[in-house]
Amino acid sequence: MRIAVIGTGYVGLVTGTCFAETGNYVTCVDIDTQKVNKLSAGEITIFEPGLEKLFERNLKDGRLTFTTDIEAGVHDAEIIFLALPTPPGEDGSADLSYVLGVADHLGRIMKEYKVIVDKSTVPVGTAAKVHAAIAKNYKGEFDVVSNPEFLREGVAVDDFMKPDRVVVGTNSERAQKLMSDLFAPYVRQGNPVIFMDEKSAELTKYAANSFLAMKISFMNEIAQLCERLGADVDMVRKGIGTDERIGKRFLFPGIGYGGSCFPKDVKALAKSAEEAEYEFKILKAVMEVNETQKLHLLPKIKRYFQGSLKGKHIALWGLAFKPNTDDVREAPAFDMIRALLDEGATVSAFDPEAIANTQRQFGDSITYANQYQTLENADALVIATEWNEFRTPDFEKISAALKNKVIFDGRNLFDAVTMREMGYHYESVGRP
Ligand SMILES: NC(=O)c1ccc[n+]([C@@H]2O[C@H](COP(=O)([O-])OP(=O)(O)OC[C@H]3O[C@@H](n4cnc5c(N)ncnc54)[C@H](O)[C@@H]3O)[C@@H](O)[C@H]2O)c1
Ligand SMILES: O=c1ccn([C@@H]2O[C@H](COP(=O)(O)OP(=O)(O)O[C@H]3O[C@H](CO)[C@@H](O)[C@H](O)[C@H]3O)[C@@H](O)[C@H]2O)c(=O)[nH]1
Repeated sequence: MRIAVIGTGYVGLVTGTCFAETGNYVTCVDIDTQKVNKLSAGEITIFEPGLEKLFERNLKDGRLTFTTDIEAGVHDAEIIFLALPTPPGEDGSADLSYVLGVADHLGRIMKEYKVIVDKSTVPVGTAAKVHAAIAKNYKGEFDVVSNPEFLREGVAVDDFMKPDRVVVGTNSERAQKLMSDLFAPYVRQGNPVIFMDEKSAELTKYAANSFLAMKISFMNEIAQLCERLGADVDMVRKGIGTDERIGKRFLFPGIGYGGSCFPKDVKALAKSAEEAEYEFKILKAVMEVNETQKLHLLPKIKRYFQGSLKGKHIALWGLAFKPNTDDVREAPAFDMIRALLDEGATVSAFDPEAIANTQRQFGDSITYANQYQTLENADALVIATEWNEFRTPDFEKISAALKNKVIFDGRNLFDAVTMREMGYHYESVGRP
């Protein structure tokens, strides 16, 4: 099939590359000339495990091309995916200007039947708005389909190639047939394509992200309670996770959820509910708990340093909002950095992939070094992201570099008893 993907960010590049991998001819369109030039020259623009190999192969084989020219990009495409940003507007609702702007443009250039697919995360009713924006100028036949994306950064290729499910919202038989054919290779791997109406598909995406965010906030509250009652959240997590109705995944407490999706999508769903005159009480609590949790370690650090961090040097491991990505959007580590600087501390930071993106935001207000150099003469180490290389570090190097053997662990990487035996002052989340 011939496919166009408009918006070549995390979702667009993964989507385009993975569709090319199953034999389709894909043109990715973006307004960012620099990005398109790099991609056309074979230089990948995001860090995503496993993507580069597929990207290079499909680029070389001519199934994957990049352009800034939307008209050239879509003219022979049967299906056009919109993988455009939907950032939060000032009131928390999803900003649809990118999606509707492109839809308007498509209406001016379309000449034959096409399926336009909303892959961006968009509120209920957006498919109808996209339809209207196109129909303003294009009077021929076309369909707008909702196909929300559930991939996670860091495992995006696997999630895309072997999805738990594919959700497709459409009432058009013609569009359903095309989408069915497109996703056939994935269905053959045993994963269902669930067809439904557009509105339900749009809401499914927000419900999924909000439910997962709720699981995390719930566990973060259980962790708070554990600290007060002397219980161990790891035990409680295992104790409840083995119940299949609850499930083992997404029960890890820490310093809150971040990323480009959960924070904005929970906010947008709460706003949608408000607009529908329904007060979604749980979502408000999910957001409130997350805000508090992001700074959960701060009082512990201050208490250890007798109330003041003035002049203290804090080393920070982990800047990306989660491991295996260079994405720092809404990273809890950033809230931690801001709080530490506000308290008068200096910060030196390390992340395996996200230093360049952090520098763009914090510049010289913090310093950057490699994993162990960053600890030199630091008063304490704070861990904000659970990268694998932090899981079994060289503790001798850590203790040699740090001024004091003090670790505040926002991701519960180490065993508290072992740490105490090694002579560390070690504090984590929800554990004695
Ligand atoms: N990042 C994720 O893990 C993820 C997963 C599922 C769904 N989503 C959703 O997918 C959508 C895209 O997210 P993302 O993380 O890929 O965003 P992104 O910011 O990484 O990428 C968006 C791309 O669109 C381009 N763009 C902006 N305006 C354009 C225009 N007029 N024409 C062509 N290109 C244009 C930008 O230059 C950028 O390259 C959002 O709605 C997001 O909520 C994201
Ligand atoms: O038990 C857990 C699991 C995750 N997190 C945090 O939650 C955030 C999000 O993690 P994750 O969901 O793995 O990453 P994303 O790439 O943001 O993926 C989410 O957001 C995407 C964009 O909508 C969806 O497509 C995915 O299905 C959804 O998992 C990160 O800050 C994690 O540290 C926890 O604190 N505890």
